[in-house]
Amino acid sequence: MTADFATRVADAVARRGRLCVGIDPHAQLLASWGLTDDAAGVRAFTETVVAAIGPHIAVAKPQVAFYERHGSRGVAVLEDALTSLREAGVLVIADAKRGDIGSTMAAYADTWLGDASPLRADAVTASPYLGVGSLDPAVELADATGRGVVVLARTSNPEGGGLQTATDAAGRTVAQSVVDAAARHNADGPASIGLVVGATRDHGLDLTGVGGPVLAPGLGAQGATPDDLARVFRGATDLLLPSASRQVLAAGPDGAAVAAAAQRLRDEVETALS
Ligand SMILES: O=C(O)c1cc(=O)[nH]c(=O)n1[C@@H]1O[C@H](COP(=O)(O)O)[C@@H](O)[C@H]1O
Repeated sequence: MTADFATRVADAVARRGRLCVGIDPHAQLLASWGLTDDAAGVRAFTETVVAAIGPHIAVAKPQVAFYERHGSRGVAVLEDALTSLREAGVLVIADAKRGDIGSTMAAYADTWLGDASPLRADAVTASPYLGVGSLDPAVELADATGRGVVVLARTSNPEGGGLQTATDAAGRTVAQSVVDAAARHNADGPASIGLVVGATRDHGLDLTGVGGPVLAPGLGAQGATPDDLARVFRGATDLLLPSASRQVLAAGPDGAAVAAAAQRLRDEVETALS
């Protein structure tokens, strides 16, 4: 039987540490690497990053938007990167932030989590704001394939607060209700739901029973430091995946420098959480 997503993340993290490196080929980064802002530039950038992190890092998170903005040739770069990362033993969270009514969600799920899809990853990020239940088709496919759905709970951006910290009659925040739904699912079946909780602030969530990975973006460019993690996540750090994109990527264009930056940050995270 296939191991569930939480088990696969735990194995990868035990071997390579908790850091997740985001692969975000921003126009500004391409320029600073001396690359063109087109599919060829994105390909050179991506191939350098994949080769640099492939032997050292447990989890990578390509940001799908930066590939889609170059059309089919950009998506082809992403497809090739997914294959290379898989071959290198890196778990991949496709950062696509999908979310739609159930029947459409099933098609998104096939794309990112289906065994036969050229764009299959190990997990996809998803927005629960059409209702956590609208994500069921993706969760069911993840359950069946050992893959994951990483659901936005409390995001790192300043605009998320109004919606995510709104409370119900019992005083529970929207973000906590997403956490609780994930915890219920992971306790009952394969632990295939992860959460996104930004590392940039005190989130005020009870994450103790989640039973799945917690992706924590915001390290580096958005201001969070490795030392912030222990305080912000108060002990819920076993399956924490602190994530940084620009802080690592800015070390390029030299692949060895990207590899060194990723390993340095990975080790700083492990030291801070040990
Ligand atoms: O799902 C995400 O990864 C995500 C959630 C969130 O709350 N905040 C957030 O910044 N992200 C993503 O994490 C990456 C942040 O990159 P850096 O700020 O450069 O490390 C981007 O790809 C964002 O889309």
